Amino acid sequence: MSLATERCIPNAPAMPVDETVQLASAQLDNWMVAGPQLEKTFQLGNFHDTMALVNAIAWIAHSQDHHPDLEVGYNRCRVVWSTHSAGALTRNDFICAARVDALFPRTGF
Ligand SMILES: C[C@H](O)[C@H](O)[C@H]1CNC2=NC(N)=NC(=O)C2=N1
Repeated sequence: MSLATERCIPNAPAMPVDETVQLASAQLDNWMVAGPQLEKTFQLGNFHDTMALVNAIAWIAHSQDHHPDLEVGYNRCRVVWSTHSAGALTRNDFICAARVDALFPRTGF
């Protein structure tokens, strides 16, 4: 089952660091594990596209009751997932990152 079809669960346990690095490289597109954070910066074409992405991420966050930190500029958005209650990365962070990746269909070229 792909990560993006999983749902976040309350009180997910902290993942071992080596497992987080492995899961990011195996199942996510260019997300970086940095300590207790999973982050990626999206470059967009213009402000409208940036805000559309921000709203799509807000929809995911609301549906999963799991919320990222966002840094928003004119044509970029830095997304940081971390599970505050665990003080670490949990599977919930990876599920939400995969759901964000799924907003961008892969064209294969
Ligand atoms: C009760 C509710 O599930 C918690 O407050 C959630 C909400 N969103 C959250 N988001 C993130 N990123 N980490 C959390 O620990 C967290 N806790």
